[in-house]
Amino acid sequence: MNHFVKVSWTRFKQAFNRQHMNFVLSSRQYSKFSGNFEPESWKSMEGLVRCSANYVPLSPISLLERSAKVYRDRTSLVYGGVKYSWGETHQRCLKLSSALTQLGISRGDVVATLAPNVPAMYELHFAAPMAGAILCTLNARHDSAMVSVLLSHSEAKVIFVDYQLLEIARRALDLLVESGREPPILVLVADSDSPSPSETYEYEGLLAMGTNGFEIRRPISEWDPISINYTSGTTSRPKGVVYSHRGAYLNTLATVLLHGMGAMPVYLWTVPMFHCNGWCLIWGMAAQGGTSICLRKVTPSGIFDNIVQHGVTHMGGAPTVLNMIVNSPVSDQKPLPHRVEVMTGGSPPPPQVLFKMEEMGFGVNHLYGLTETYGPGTYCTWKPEWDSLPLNERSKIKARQGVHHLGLDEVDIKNPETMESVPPDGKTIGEIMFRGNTVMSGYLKDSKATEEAFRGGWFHSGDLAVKHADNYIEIKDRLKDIIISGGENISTVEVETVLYSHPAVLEAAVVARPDDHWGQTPCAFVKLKDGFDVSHREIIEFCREHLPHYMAPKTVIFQDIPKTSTGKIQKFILRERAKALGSAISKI
Ligand SMILES: Nc1ncnc2c1ncn2[C@@H]1O[C@H](COP(=O)(O)OP(=O)(O)OP(=O)(O)O)[C@@H](O)[C@H]1O
Repeated sequence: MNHFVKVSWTRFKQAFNRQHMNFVLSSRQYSKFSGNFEPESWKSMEGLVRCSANYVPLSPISLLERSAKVYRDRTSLVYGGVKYSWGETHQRCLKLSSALTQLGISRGDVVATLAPNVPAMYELHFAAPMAGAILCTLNARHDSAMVSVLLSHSEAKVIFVDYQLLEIARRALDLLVESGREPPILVLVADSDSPSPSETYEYEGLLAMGTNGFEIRRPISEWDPISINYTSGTTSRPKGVVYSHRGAYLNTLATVLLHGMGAMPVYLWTVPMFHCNGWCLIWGMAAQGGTSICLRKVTPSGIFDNIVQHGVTHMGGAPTVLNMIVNSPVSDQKPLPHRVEVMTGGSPPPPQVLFKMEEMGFGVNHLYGLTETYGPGTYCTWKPEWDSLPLNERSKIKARQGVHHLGLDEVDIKNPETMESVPPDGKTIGEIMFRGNTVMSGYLKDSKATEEAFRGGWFHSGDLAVKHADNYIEIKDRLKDIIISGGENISTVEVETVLYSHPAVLEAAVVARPDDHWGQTPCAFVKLKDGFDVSHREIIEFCREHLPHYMAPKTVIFQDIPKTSTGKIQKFILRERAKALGSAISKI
């Protein structure tokens, strides 16, 4: 049984204030210290000099420049009939950068996008920073109202819009004008099947305006911002997370390593590029001279076809993408030509889904992170001694969130009130906290939220987990999702894992339902697989066989489960639905 850290919000707040004071104090001490640190240490070692020969601000831009030389004639990107080499990609990005400056983009300006995984998205990840700009990739599933809010918040000067999202963008710009704000310049990203462009600016036309030999505006400091990524908005309003050139460079290298990518991988883009800059792998493909296979839409048949056609070696995706693959009709599936490495993360992967993917011949690896950690932060590093375990045991181990990657200094599970580490007993629950060079610079225009996130000198994730004896962490819940029933804490992830092991269950999500007697009880939302018919009672009985009674759902609702475009279940919607049921029927 779990021993949760008791988090009372009043005590939590008091602890926060104390830690905040410590934070302010320690940051003052630090700046005093760091102000003196460099000259003193340098003075004592004669002959050292920091100059362009030995110090260059870290930036993903250098990865493209290297690929253009090392892999010049190798394929960088394929999208339907479109194919570029690394030499061409480099030239196109340079021209696009030049064109951006002709549009009036200056250093520090924000360039936004609203597009799926098409070549323009790839190129803008280099072209915008090369023009000294900050890239802001908006979620392609946002509606006009949200797009206009985020454009206004980020103060974007230009927005690149895919032709299929043009109406949403136009309406968003109208909303900006109606609220008295200056709208950004709209650049249309057309496609082979789009109607003739009616906008003033169109992507290929703009790119053609660029001049060869454009001089890149390199970051002055590696701390300069490279991108703004808005969070998924799973628990609250999206927050604008700022990445630096340095953090992006380091996370790119760490992510390439944890994907086990050698030179020239072939990567299928099933992770949205707008999410944490494609988990930093857009830059990662340049690091390794890889080939990006771009897909406008992710479908099981599209995945299998592209794997076979292009010899895909790696891909990634939220557990929902994996679930879609394992439950796809046999007619959509194709035998894999070789083991395809899949990196999954974004929400807890049910062990059963990992199990089935491996049975199909995929090599699945598991990462965990947040927008605030540039996407991947931890990784379930696999150990050879686990190879001989039965597949279901292996899947359970693989479902753990693992250990921090080498871009970070530390990940720990701490009691947020005392900031003490929880014991590595696999039972005591605390909050996951990070520190290191691949933690965000801060939330744009929200210093209060930034300070709160960094209180005590650690980044607070809002996720609850345990630490095992081998230091591997395992998520139990989000702070906002945990259910407290009769004083006992219930991990919704544990209940969902049991639900996913039922043969009829396609998707499951558990939230709290108000209960007169227990305070809260688990309410399960379940989507059944086609052709299955089971009753509420059967699902509840199944859970009772595999869990302590108090953890088994008291309510089961069969219906579709709402998700964000990054594949996360929108529990706040389900919580509202559970609340709307009232507590009367909960005593089954
Ligand atoms: N491998 C994983 N296992 C379990 N949960 C995961 C995993 N990877 C990511 N997550 C969940 O996703 C969260 C990070 O999501 P993201 O940064 O995309 O935005 P969000 O937190 O969903 O949005 P918002 O902060 O706006 O509510 C983590 O805090 C965690 O709860």
